[in-house]
Order: sequence, then structure tokens, then C-alpha cells
Amino acid sequence: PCVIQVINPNTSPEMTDTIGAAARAVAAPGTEILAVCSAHGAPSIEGHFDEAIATIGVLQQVKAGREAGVQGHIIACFGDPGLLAARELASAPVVGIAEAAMHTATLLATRFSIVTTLPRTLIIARHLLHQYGFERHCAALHAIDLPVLALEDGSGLAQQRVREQCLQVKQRDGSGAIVLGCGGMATLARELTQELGMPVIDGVSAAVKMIESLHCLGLQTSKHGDLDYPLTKPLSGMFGRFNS
Ligand SMILES: NC(=O)NC1=NC(=O)NC1=O
Repeated sequence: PCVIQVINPNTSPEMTDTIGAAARAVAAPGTEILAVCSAHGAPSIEGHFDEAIATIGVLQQVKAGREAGVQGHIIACFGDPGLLAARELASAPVVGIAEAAMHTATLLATRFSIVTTLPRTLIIARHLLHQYGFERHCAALHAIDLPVLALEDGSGLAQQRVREQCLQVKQRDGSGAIVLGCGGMATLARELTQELGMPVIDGVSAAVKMIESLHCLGLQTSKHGDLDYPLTKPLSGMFGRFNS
């Protein structure tokens, strides 16, 4: 069996459910999805500070997942918070939803646009484009200028803003694909792809299929080199829980 731990780095139960539903919608018959969220931290991640504190919860979940013997971990926040630290802790593969969506877009189009939530999170997406080497593949980045949890308020306003922004991308950006820049947008991709007639990509579902592929190929996070397990040292205070 392939058990995939899907980690929502924020503490919103509603968004965890949205993310879990998107993952289960594409999971192969032999794949079990364990959707979890940080026990403590920020209800939504909308900047560098939120990302920094969310990282600890991500790492706690990765440690628990490794001890439970999962076959892969997904970091289901568009900043991919704690990705490399998680890869040091993990033995199984760890995939972030931003990298998964970006990689997928490059297989389908020469350039993609990103549609995310608050304008202040655009810099985080830009940093990832640089880190992953996708800057030249990204035609433009846009924000719907609504907070992350607007996607879970039941009004449908955020979903409508995403749709309007995607329509503008199709008309103006000259990009062939759209990357949805928030875990809470995960369930919108399939319908928007149909309506727009171009690939609209959700990183949660893309990451599930990537983890399944890596599992099928018998490939795991490399422990040769700089993603080896962390050096053992006496961690103090709140970090004592990471002492193996
Ligand atoms: N750019 C974003 O919307 N990032 C995110 N914050 C969250 O809490 N989940 C995300 O995907």
C-alpha cells in the first residue's frame, strides 16, 4: 500500500478537509491519504512570519509520519514551508504543492501564470520560482487580494475572484497554463481547466501523483549528501520533542 501524509501547515480544519478531498479525488486505488494539520501555529499562512512558525508544525508532522511508516509527505501550503528541513527528517519523499504545480505546468506549457491570495504572498512565490529554477517559465503572478480563509467562508466570493483572475490570465498573459497558488484552491482546478480550455493546475493533486510515481519507482529522499538526517545534538525547550 501507499500511505501518503498530506500536511496542511495551517491550523484550519476546514482547509485541511478541502486539501484532503482534493488528494483523495486523484489517489490511486492502493493509495491511502492521511490529511493532517499542524496542532499549533497560524490558522492561515500569509507571510514570512506565518511561514516561519508553521515550519515547526510541519516538521512535527513529518517526524510522526516517518514513525508511522508513510510512503510520502506532501506540504500543502503554497510557500512549501520547511521543505528542505522536512527532507532531512524524512526517509520517504517530501513534495511541496508549489513545486509540484510548477513542475507539472512546465510539462504542459512553455510558460505559466500563478494566481494566489494576498499580494504580500507574491514575494514568497517569487522566491520559490528562483529557488526551483522556474523564473523564466513564469509569465506573471497575480493575487485575488483576499485572505486565505476567505476560501473557506462559504460565500463563494474567493472562488469567483479566482475564476475571474484566471479568465484575465487567459486573455492577457500569453501563458499556456495556470498554477493555483493556495492549498485552499485545490478543488477548483478541474472545473477551471474545463471552463477555460487550458491547464489549470492544483499542487495538491499533482503532488499526490508525484509521490505515487516515486513510490512505484522505488525512489526516496536522498540521504547521500546534504539531505542526510540532521546531526544529533541535545535540542532544548520546545524542540526537545525532536530528540530521537
Ligand atoms: N499563498 C498562499 O495562499 N499560501 C497559503 N497559506 C495557507 O495557509 N495555505 C496556503 O496555501
